[in-house]
Amino acid sequence: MVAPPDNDVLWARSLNYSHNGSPALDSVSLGVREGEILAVNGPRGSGKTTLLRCLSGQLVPQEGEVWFNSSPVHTMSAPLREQLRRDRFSWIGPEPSLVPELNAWENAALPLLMNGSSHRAAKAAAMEWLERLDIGGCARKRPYALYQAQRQRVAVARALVTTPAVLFADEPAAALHLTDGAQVLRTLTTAARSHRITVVLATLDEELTALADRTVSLVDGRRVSSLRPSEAEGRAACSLSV
Ligand SMILES: Nc1ncnc2c1ncn2[C@@H]1O[C@H](COP(=O)(O)OP(=O)(O)OP(=O)(O)O)[C@@H](O)[C@H]1O
Repeated sequence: MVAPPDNDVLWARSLNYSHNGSPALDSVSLGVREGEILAVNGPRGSGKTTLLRCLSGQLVPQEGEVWFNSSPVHTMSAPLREQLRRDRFSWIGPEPSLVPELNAWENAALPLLMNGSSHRAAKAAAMEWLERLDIGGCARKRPYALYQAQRQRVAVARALVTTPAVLFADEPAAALHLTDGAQVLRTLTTAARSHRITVVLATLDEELTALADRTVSLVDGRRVSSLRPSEAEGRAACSLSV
């Protein structure tokens, strides 16, 4: 095994992954620099989610290496990968998936409460993020009483509250109206930049890739230098359907 370059917080080499024999990643290599916002784009089914799940230690690639700083994630035991995900990484998916019995601030504070932070400190941190995301006024509301865009902001607050080293955002605006989605993404990227949080953002939307420092494109599980017009058209059609 060869250790990754020093300036990459996350580094992957020749990743191959198949879901039950169906190939999703084919020899994908990439590096993510500390504090960078990296967009991963590509048409539907191109392997974006699978790549983020391999990089974040949720999936172990069948071939290839994933390194976080100087730690090889691909050879870690399942409990160590779980600890890494809990302590250093955060994840935002297309749907907010909040705990229905908890209100907005309790949902946002959850990772801190589970890590043993005091109730007072966890609440203060959660409230600060909810305010920054313009939903401080909803802090006592439960998820059912919030709009989808507000729920997704709570999920963003929950992902930022631990100030992770790397935030993985898998199409976080997919379930939102275009304006809401762009606003949530802008707030997320601004917050990440101010706290030097590295972001790996999977998105179908070209406008959202403009918020990133750099873009990596996938087609059929392989890295390509850029998307051809037909692939970009496919992506635009997909954007309209969400
Ligand atoms: N759990 C699974 N079981 C079987 N095949 C899967 C599974 N997850 C993904 N795939 C397949 O792997 C390929 C890559 O899927 P992936 O979800 O990583 O792509 P994606 O670019 O994130 O797509 P989307 O934009 O639709 O989310 C696709 O062909 C998909 O059908």
